[in-house]
Amino acid sequence: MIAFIVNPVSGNGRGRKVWNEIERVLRRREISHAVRFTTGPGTAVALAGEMLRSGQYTVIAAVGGDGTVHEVVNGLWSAARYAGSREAAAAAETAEEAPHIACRFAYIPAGSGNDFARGHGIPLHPLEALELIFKEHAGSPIDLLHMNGRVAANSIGTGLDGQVALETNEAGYKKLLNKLRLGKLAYVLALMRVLFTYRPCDMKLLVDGSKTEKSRVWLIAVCNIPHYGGGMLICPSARPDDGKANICIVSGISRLKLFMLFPLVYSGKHVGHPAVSFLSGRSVEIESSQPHVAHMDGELARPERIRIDILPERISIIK
Ligand SMILES: Nc1ncnc2c1ncn2[C@@H]1O[C@H](COP(=O)(O)OP(=O)(O)OP(=O)(O)O)[C@@H](O)[C@H]1O
Repeated sequence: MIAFIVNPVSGNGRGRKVWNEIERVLRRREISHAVRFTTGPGTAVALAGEMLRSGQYTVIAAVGGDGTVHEVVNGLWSAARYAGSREAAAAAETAEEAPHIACRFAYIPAGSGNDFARGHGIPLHPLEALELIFKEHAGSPIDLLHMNGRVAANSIGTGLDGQVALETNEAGYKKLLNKLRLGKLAYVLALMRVLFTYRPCDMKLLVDGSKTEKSRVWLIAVCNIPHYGGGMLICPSARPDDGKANICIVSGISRLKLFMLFPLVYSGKHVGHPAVSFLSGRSVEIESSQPHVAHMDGELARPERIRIDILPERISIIK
C-alpha cells in the first residue's frame, strides 16, 4: 500500500490543492492508500517513522517542498537506524552502520523550490510524478549526507546561506508572512539582508583527509544533487548515486563582484569563475573562524562542528 505524508502549507498552500487533485485520481482508480497531514515543523519526521515501523507500506510519498522531503527522509532514516532492540540501536552508534531503509520513497512536488525533484528528474507536475508511483519500479538507491545525527537528501551549506536559514527562522515577520501564505517572501527578505551584511571569514576544509584553506569565504555548499536554493545549479556535476559529495566554495571576492556572480549560478555559468572552486569526497570537515551556522536541505542547523559523511545508497527513491 502507498502512504502519503502531505504538508498542506508547502508552496504557500499549494500542498493542500495538490493533495486534492491526487486524491481524486486515487479514488477514481480505486487505489488503496493512507494519508496523514503535517501539523507543524517536525511532524513529518514522526509520521514517516511511524509509517515505516508499521511495516504496512511499500511506498512512502512526501507531498510538499524540500523541507518536507528533508523531514520525511530523516524520519525514515532514523526509524531504520533505531529499528529492533535497544541493543541493536546502541550497536548502530555510527551512521555508517545504519541499515538501508526498507520501503521506497516517492516525491510529489508541491513546494516553492522543489530542488529534490529537479535533481532527480522527477516531473514538476504533481500528477505526472504520481504516475511514476503507479509503475512497478524497484527504486533507485541514492546517497544521503550525514551531519550531527541528521541526514540531508539535497545539500548542506554554511556561510552566507546558513545565515539566510538562521535569519528566515528568527525573523519576527516570518509567522505573519506564513499566515498570509507568503512564506517564500521571508526567505527573499532574509537573502537580501544577508547579501548586504554578511562578513566573509577564513575557513579550513578537510576532504577525505586533504586540507584546503580558503580566505574570505562567502559560502560552502556540500551537494548530493546539482540543484540548490530553489533552482540554482550550484554543483552541476553532483550525482546522487556516486558515493561522493560535491563541494562548491565561493571565496576571495568583493561584495560587488559577488552580486554580479550571483545570477550566473542559476544557469551553472559560475563554473570557471576564479572565485569559485570545487572539491569532492566522501567526508568533509569544515573549520571556521566564526561559529557555524548551517542549513540542511534549507532547514536551519547549528552544529558545534561540521563533519559531513556520505552514506552511500542509503534510500531507494522512485524516479
Ligand atoms: N501544518 C504546518 N504548519 C506550519 N508549518 C508546517 C506545517 N507542516 C510542515 N510545516 C513546515 O513547513 C516548512 C516548509 O515546508 P516545505 O519546505 O515542504 O515547503 P516550501 O518551503 O514551500 O518548499 P521548498 O522548500 O521546496 O521551497 C517546513 O519547515 C515544515 O517543517
